[in-house]
Amino acid sequence: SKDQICHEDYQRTASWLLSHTEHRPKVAIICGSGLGMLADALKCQDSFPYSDIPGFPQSTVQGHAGRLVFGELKGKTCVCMQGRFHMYEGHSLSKTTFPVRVFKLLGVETLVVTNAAGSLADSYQVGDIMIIKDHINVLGLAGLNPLNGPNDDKFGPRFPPMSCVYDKDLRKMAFDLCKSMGVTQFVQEGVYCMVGGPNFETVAEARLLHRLGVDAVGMSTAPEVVVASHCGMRVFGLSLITNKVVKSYDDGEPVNHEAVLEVSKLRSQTLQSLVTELVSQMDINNNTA
Ligand SMILES: Nc1nc2ncn(CCNC(CO)CO)c2c(=O)[nH]1
Repeated sequence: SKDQICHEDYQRTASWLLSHTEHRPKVAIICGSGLGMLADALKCQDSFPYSDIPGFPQSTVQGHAGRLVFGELKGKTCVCMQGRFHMYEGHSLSKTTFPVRVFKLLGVETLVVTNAAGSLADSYQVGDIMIIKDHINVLGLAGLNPLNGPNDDKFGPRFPPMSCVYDKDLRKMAFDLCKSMGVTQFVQEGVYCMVGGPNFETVAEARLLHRLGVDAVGMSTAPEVVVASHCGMRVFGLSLITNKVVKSYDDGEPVNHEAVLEVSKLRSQTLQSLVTELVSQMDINNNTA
């Protein structure tokens, strides 16, 4: 069917990119809402609006620029998505995760995924950075999975394991970095849950997720991580806590997207330093942390 993406589609986009930049990235970074400034740290940039890239979907969300930026972070070649795709924009899940497989064809071995999220854990504060330890993919549990359909054996197995996705060594490295940066007072490690959106959760839904042990909730990330893990990439993820999820019926004012973007500015420097240092410490070649 028209939205069934075939291997040639990924190859066509990868070939276009390989012929438009000399950069050969080993690390891909996906910037979440308002976190596009991570791309500004890249040196010797080659950047392309998504609209120029054949086969790329278009970004439609405020705070998601819609540019693919190649460059160097402390000597490590990276490709950075300034703006990601969400299912709630109307993209199929295979479209939202299309860039991940293209990155694989470019030679990327590690995916760093970031997002803005609401916190359910009571101890979390707005402005915290949560290192993602694991995720609950509510959509996947209900059968909405980017891997649905015929398996592309060139990328990975029909039934991929998903029990050790968020690389332990990278999480430890990130935590040690936070210690050396003196920012552990607002660094957490927890479970991220992806819901479909675009509405924010009801109080009953928030309470359900809290009961399920979810620490932070968002509308992205899980599909990209499933596809990255399927094709053998190492994955590191972090959530910027932009608001506390409303869990009671007599709570303050409801959450809004503008407030989400506001908080991103608060932590942009710390996030940029953390991701930059983490990438520079990764031993890219033989895939060891
Ligand atoms: N309660 C709640 N708070 C949140 N803050 C950020 N996000 C991530 C979703 N971000 C959307 C809207 O800002 C844009 O992709 C959420 C969420 O999904 N739920």
